[in-house]
Amino acid sequence: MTKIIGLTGGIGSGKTTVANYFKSYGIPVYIADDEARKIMQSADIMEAIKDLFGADVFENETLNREKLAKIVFNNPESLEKLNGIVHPAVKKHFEQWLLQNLEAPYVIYEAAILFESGRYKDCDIIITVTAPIESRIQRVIKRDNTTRELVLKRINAQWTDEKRISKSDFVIENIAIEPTKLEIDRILKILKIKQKQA
Ligand SMILES: CC(C)(COP(=O)(O)OP(=O)(O)OC[C@H]1O[C@@H](n2cnc3c(N)ncnc32)[C@H](O)[C@@H]1O)[C@@H](O)C(=O)NCCC(=O)NCCS
Ligand SMILES: Nc1ncnc2c1ncn2[C@@H]1O[C@H](COP(=O)(O)OP(=O)(O)OP(=O)(O)O)[C@@H](O)[C@H]1O
Repeated sequence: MTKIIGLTGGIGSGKTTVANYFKSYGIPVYIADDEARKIMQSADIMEAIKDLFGADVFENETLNREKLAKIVFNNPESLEKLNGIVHPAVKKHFEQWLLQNLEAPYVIYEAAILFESGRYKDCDIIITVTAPIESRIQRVIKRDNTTRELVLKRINAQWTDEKRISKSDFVIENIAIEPTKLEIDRILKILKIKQKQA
């Protein structure tokens, strides 16, 4: 039976970088952020967002994610409501995706809010990626051309590393990329993943 590896970590810790390295071993990877972005373009989700947050968060029928982010990351209740719309749809989509990957011994489900959303309960193994907060902030500012304040707002909406680590099977400290790859190789060995999966 296919085992689900939950891969999590705070914003900017390097989850996607780590996920891509696992993928290079042929392990199927589901990136929840990316899939959620696509799912949020469906008519029913857009309608539900419009009902909750008003037409102002749309421009020419396209969701203005920056505007919505400003609302939800400044108001935990609004974030909870948005999560309530998006998370069940992502869960359903992942379950469909999983059905198409049942031949793989392992798949990876990558999500920043694996614990917060409760999805960790579906995982057989949990890996948390960590990095010092300041590195994470600087990485995201550089990657997204955003501000320190906005990154901190997202960090504040997420669990702390301590909490994540306490519920994880493995922790990857992603400071420099080469030691990170060695750590992933070590985990692959423990999980007995030596060869490319089908
Ligand atoms: C508020 C939104 C529109 C902002 O979009 P934006 O393109 O700026 O960010 P993106 O979705 O790419 O997320 C970037 C990072 O923000 C953080 N983040 C995103 N959603 C959440 C959340 N619900 N709680 C805490 N942190 C979050 C994560 O670290 C994530 O990796 C978007 O994040 C959203 O719809 N979030 C709620 C749904 C969700 O949880 N999606 C994530 C995976 S299911
Ligand atoms: N060890 C590292 N050293 C320097 N830069 C890194 C390292 N790991 C990742 N990065 C860079 O930091 C940025 C954030 O990494 P990545 O996108 O993998 O993080 P993430 O945890 O998936 O973030 P998010 O939660 O926002 O999705 C990227 O631009 C990535 O190239």
